[in-house]
Amino acid sequence: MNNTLEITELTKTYPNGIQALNSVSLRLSNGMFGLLGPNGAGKSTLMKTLAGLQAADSGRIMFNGIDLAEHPDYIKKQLGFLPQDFGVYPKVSAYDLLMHLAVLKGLTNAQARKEQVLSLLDKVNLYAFRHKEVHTFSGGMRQRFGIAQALLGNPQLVIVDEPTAGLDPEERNRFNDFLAEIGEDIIVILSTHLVEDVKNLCTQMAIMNHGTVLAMGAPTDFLQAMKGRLWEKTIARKERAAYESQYRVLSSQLTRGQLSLHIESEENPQNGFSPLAPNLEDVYFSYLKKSAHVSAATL
Ligand SMILES: Nc1ncnc2c1ncn2[C@@H]1O[C@H](COP(=O)(O)OP(=O)(O)OP(=O)(O)O)[C@@H](O)[C@H]1O
Repeated sequence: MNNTLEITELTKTYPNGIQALNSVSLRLSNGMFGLLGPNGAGKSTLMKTLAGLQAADSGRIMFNGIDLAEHPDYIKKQLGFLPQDFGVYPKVSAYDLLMHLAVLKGLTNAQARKEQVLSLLDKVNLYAFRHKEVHTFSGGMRQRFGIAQALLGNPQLVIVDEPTAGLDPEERNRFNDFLAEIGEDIIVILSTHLVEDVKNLCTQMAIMNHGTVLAMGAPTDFLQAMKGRLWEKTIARKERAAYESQYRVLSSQLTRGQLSLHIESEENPQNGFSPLAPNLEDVYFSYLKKSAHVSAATL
C-alpha cells in the first residue's frame, strides 16, 4: 500500500506563549523520513500532534486522503508511536505487557493477538526474554520493546521520537537496522538531532528550527546543492574568534589540539583553505546558521 501523509500549515502556540509550530507543511510517502532539528525545534510537538495526543491551533493533517480532524480514529488505527520517554515500566513481563497493549490497540481476537505478540517479540529479538519483567530490561531492550508495541496492529505510519537516545553504539546500529527494515513498506518518521542516523537511514528529510521547516528533500540532493561551497582549514584554537568574525564558520572540530574549521563560501576564500566534499552535518549546520541569522535579524 502506498501511504501518504500531508501536513499543511500546522501551527501551535503553548499557553506560555511559545510558538512550537509555525506554519509547518510536509508531504511524506512510504519510506524513512528524518525530522532533524536541535532541542526545542518543535519536533516532539509535531510528533504528538500527528499521534493525536494534542491538537494544533490551526492547519490540516491528511493521512491517505483522510482528514485527521474529521476522522481521528482512522489515523489512530494506522499509527504506531514510540514517544521520546516511553514512561514507567510496570513490573510485568514483556509478553503480558504487550498482550495488554494489544487489547488497547483493538486486537480483539485472542488467538490472533497471541500470534502477533509472539511474532513481534521474535522480530525485535526479545523472544528469549518474553517472561522477564520489562523494568529489568537494558536501555536497548526497552527501545526494542517500545518498537514492538508501536508495531502492534500492523500500522501504516510509525513515529519514533529520538529512539536511539541512551543506546550504546552497538545497540544503536541494531535498532537502526531494524527501523530500516520496517521502513520499506510504510511511512516511518524518525525525529532526531543525530545527523548520522538520518544519513544512514532516511530517503527523505526535513530540517526544523524554531517551529519552522527550514528545508525538505532527499539527503543526496542536499549534498549535491552544497557542493563547491565548503572549505576546510586547520587552525590553532586561539585563532577561532578571528576566523569566526571573518568567515561563515559552520563547525570547528578539535583534532590533536588543533581546530579543523569548516566554512561556507560561494567563492574560494584563499588564505590556506582547501575545498572539501560536504557531509550531511555541514548541510544541517548551514541551515541552522542561516535560521539563527534570520531570527537575530528580525528581533
Ligand atoms: N507542554 C508545553 N508547554 C509549554 N511549552 C512547551 C511544551 N512542550 C514543549 N514546549 C516548548 O515548545 C518548544 C518546542 O518543544 P518540542 O519539545 O516540540 O521540541 P523538540 O524539537 O522536540 O525538542 P526536544 O528534542 O528537546 O524534545 C520548546 O521551546 C519547548 O520548551
